[in-house]
Order: sequence, then structure tokens, then C-alpha cells
Amino acid sequence: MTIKIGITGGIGSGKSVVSRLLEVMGVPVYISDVESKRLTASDTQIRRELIGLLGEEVYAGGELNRPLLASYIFGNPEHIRTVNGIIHPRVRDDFHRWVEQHTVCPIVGMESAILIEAGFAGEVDAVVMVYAPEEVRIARAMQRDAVPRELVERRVRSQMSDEEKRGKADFVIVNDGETPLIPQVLGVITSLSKNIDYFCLSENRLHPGINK
Ligand SMILES: CC(C)(COP(=O)(O)OP(=O)(O)OC[C@H]1O[C@@H](n2cnc3c(N)ncnc32)[C@H](O)[C@@H]1O)[C@@H](O)C(=O)NCCC(=O)NCCS
Ligand SMILES: Nc1ncnc2c1ncn2[C@@H]1O[C@H](COP(=O)(O)OP(=O)(O)OP(=O)(O)O)[C@@H](O)[C@H]1O
Repeated sequence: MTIKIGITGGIGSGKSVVSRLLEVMGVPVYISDVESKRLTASDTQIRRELIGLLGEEVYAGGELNRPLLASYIFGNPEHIRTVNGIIHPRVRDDFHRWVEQHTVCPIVGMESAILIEAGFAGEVDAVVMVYAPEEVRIARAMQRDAVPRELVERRVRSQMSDEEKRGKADFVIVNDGETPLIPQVLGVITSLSKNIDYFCLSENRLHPGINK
């Protein structure tokens, strides 16, 4: 049986860094942000429903009009729920398909900033929260995306607070820039994989010679 872990935490907490470490340690991770963007660009049902909601402009030039969608959802909880209701069921289905393709892996992950808000916590066996103080998260996101504080704060406010998320997590990884990360990530894997060999065999190791 494959153990599914959810990796969550607010904007700028360091989920991508933790997911990268998990992957290096042999745990493949489904990155919801990346996959939801792929689906939003390619899935005809999402396209149809977003156009129904926001007009043709939301796919101006064939591409998702990200600023338009962002200004529609961030700052309005009702709008965010509507858009999530269009995109997230497709992400859930896609994640299930992805898990089916990774049944050889004892542990897989799903990374999402809004794992709990989106109801994805029910899709996983354990929730790992990446925690950093809000001020640190805001500073990181401003620097990473070269955006003003106000924009980051609006997104922070559109997500469940990390204090609330903490209470719903099975594991908390502190990524405050001081506490070492690698031992904490290893600790989670060790705790989950007490009786299993957690490494996901790569294609080459599964089918030696296939690429030769
Ligand atoms: C709204 C969009 C167009 C904004 O794009 P933009 O390039 O400006 O920002 P980016 O995608 O880098 O998002 C920055 C951060 O905003 C937060 N965020 C994104 N979508 C959401 C959401 N629906 N609810 C709360 N926070 C969100 C995340 O922390 C994310 O990392 C884009 O995020 C999107 O298509 N979101 C809908 C898909 C989704 O729900 N993704 C979240 C993971 S399932
Ligand atoms: N421990 C750390 N020390 C220094 N910089 C860090 C640390 N952790 C993360 N960062 C940096 O902070 C930024 C945010 O981290 P990351 O992209 O992993 O966050 P995230 O939780 O995935 O954010 P988002 O929800 O916005 O996608 C990145 O530029 C990353 O390199």
C-alpha cells in the first residue's frame, strides 16, 4: 500500500524546498500548483466553466489570463470558493491517476498551499505542515516573486492561518531559516516508514536496461 502524505503551509513557508528534499530522498511529490496550472490550461471543462464565469477574456490569446483570475479570487472568499470548485475536483481526479501510476512507491506526496482548505487532506494519510513565521513568509515571497508586500499580504489573508493549519497537521516541519530542515524531513520519513523500504524505485532500477 502506498502511504500518501500532504505537504502544506502558507505562501512562502518553504513547501517547494521540502518537496524537493523529499524527492531527493526517494519520495515523489505531486505539486498541485504546477498540475493545477497545467489543467487550467488544458482541461476543456475547466476552460468552459471559467469562461462561463469570467468571459472569454479569461483565456485571452488562448492562455489563462492570470492577473485577471488573481484579481478576481484574491480578496473575495466567495469568488475563491467558486473558482476552487471549478478547478479542484479536476486536480483531485488527476492526483488519483498520478497515484495509480506510482503504486510501486511506498510513500508519495501531494504539495498544496491550500491542502486543508481545498479538502485534499481527506485524500492523504498524513498531513505535513511546513511552518515559518508570517513575517518570514512575507519577506521570502516578496523577494522570490519581486512583488510588493500588499500583494503578498492579500494572498496570505486568502489562506487559512498557519496557526490553524498547525492544529490539523500530523507533523510540523519548522522552516524558520534557523532550524535545520534535512533532519526534520528525514524524521517524518523515518516515522512513516518504520516497516517499509520507502525508496521509490526509479524506472531504470525497475526495468534495468530499458534505456540501454
Ligand atoms: C490565481 C492564479 C492565476 C495566480 O497566479 P500567479 O502566477 O499570480 O500566482 P501563483 O500561481 O504563483 O500563486 C502564488 C501563491 O498564491 C497562492 N494561491 C494560488 N491559488 C490559490 C487559491 N486558489 N487559494 C489560495 N491561495 C492560492 C499559493 O500560495 C501560491 O503558491 C494561480 O495561482 C491559479 O491559477 N490558481 C488556481 C489554482 C489553484 O487553486 N492553485 C493552488 C494549488 S491547488
Ligand atoms: N530555510 C530557508 N532559508 C532561506 N530561504 C528559504 C528557506 N526556505 C525557503 N526559502 C526561500 O523562500 C522562498 C519561498 O520558498 P518556497 O518557494 O519553497 O515556498 P512555498 O511554500 O512553496 O511558497 P508558495 O506557496 O508561494 O509556492 C523561495 O525563494 C525559497 O528559496
